[in-house]
Order: sequence, then C-alpha cells, then structure tokens
Amino acid sequence: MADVEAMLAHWAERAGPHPDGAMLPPHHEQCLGCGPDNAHGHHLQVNRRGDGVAADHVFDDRHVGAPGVVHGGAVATVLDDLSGFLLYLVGTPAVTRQLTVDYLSPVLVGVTYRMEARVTSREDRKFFVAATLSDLDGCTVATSTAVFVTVGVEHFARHGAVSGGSPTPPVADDHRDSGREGAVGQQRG
Ligand SMILES: CCCCC/C=C\C/C=C\C/C=C\C/C=C\CCCC(=O)SCCNC(=O)CCNC(=O)[C@H](O)C(C)(C)COP(=O)(O)OP(=O)(O)OC[C@H]1O[C@@H](n2cnc3c(N)ncnc32)[C@H](O)[C@@H]1OP(=O)(O)O
Repeated sequence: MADVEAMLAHWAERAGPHPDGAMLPPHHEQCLGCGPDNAHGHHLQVNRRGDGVAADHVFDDRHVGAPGVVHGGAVATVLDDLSGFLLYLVGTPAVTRQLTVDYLSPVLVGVTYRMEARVTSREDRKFFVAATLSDLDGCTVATSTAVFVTVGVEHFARHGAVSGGSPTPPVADDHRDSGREGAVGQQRG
C-alpha cells in the first residue's frame, strides 16, 4: 500500500491556490493524460481559466484510429484528464464515475485543438463536468460530460503508488471500495 502521508503531502504541494491563468501541475508524473514522464502519454499542459480549465492539444501518430483520424479512446482520454484538472479548483481528490463523449466530427492527427472544461453543478459527493474540444476556427468537434465522485486519499493508497512505482496489485476481496468514501477536506495550504 502506498504511503498515505506521502500522498497527502503530494496533494498539499499541488493543491494551490492557483491564480487565474496559471499552469496547473500534472496529476502525477506518469499520468497518461498529463504526466511529463509517461512516454506514451499526451503530456497535456493545462491552465486555469476563470472557473474552468483549458489546454491546447495536438494528437500525433500514436493516437491514430482510422487513417489520419484520432482514435476515439484517445479523445476520451484527454477530455477525461482535462476534466480531472478541475480537482485543483474544487479542492478535493475525485475520480471519474461516468464519462460520456459525443464525437461530432473527425478529430485529425497533427491539428491543434483547444479544450475547455468546467464544473456545471455539484451535488453532495458528486460534481458534474462538461468539456469541449474545438478547432482553432471555433468549430466544436467533440464534447463530453462526466460525473466525478470525491474520494478520500485512502482510495489511492489502496490501489497504488502516487508515481513512479508499480501499482499495488488489488487484494482479491478488496478490488472495489467498501461502502462510501468520504471526501477528504480541502488540502489547500
Ligand atoms: C486537493 C487537490 C487534489 C489535487 C489532485 C492532485 C493529484 C491527483 C493524483 C492522483 C490522481 C487523481 C485523480 C486523477 C484525475 C484525473 C484523471 C482522469 C480521471 C480518472 O482517470 S479517474 C480513474 C477512473 N475512475 C475510477 O477508477 C473510479 C472507479 N469507481 C470507484 O472507485 C467507485 O465507483 C467509487 C469509489 C468512486 C464510488 O463507489 P461507491 O460504491 O461509493 O458509489 P457508486 O460508484 O455506486 O456511485 C457513486 C455516486 O455516483 C452516482 N452515479 C453513478 N453513475 C452516475 C451517472 N451516470 N449519473 C449521475 N450519477 C451517477 C451514484 O448514484 C452515486 O451517487 P450518490 O452518492 O448520490 O448515491
């Protein structure tokens, strides 16, 4: 099990507050969406924009599905990860419980897209997120909505290390969290 103290320190260090326009830290160094040390990742660089978050992104040949067209899973990955940056504004760890993607037009390899995400509402431990992926002419090519559920730091401690190390194998009878997890309090220092 990963060290809870180390994980809390990791979050406290990154929690902010982050001023409008600031570049937000990656979730962790190996994150598929934003981790700088993940050779297979998207390396998203995300800024706070008002109450939302935004990033520009260019998909490359690693992300292709049909020739020249980005794989839908890769599109879902970056929309999910961008939405996960709203954690820095909400101030609590959370995980995606549901993600729905609408693919409006083909997303093309080698083209710059602008992505934005914002929280649309909050209800107890859930927060609802909407995100868009648009070309630089302002034409929206994909949208997503997601439900994030706040979790305690134990959630991550139970399932793996923060970064670097191999994930902890799930315990046979503990692959799913038992009962409801309370959100941890705000980590803002
Ligand atoms: C302080 C600042 C923090 C800064 C963070 C910094 C670093 C972060 C470091 C690490 C990474 C952390 C996050 C990464 C962020 C982004 C990366 C992209 C996001 C991801 O990659 S994340 C991975 C994929 N994700 C999962 O791995 C989740 C798997 N899952 C579970 O672990 C359980 O699911 C759990 C424990 C969450 C809850 O489990 P459970 O048993 O307690 O509850 P259950 O799941 O049944 O439902 C819960 C509520 O969702 C409602 N609900 C369900 N479906 C709905 C729908 N369609 N519409 C409306 N509501 C819906 C239900 O109705 C109920 O609502 P209610 O509470 O009102 O009853």
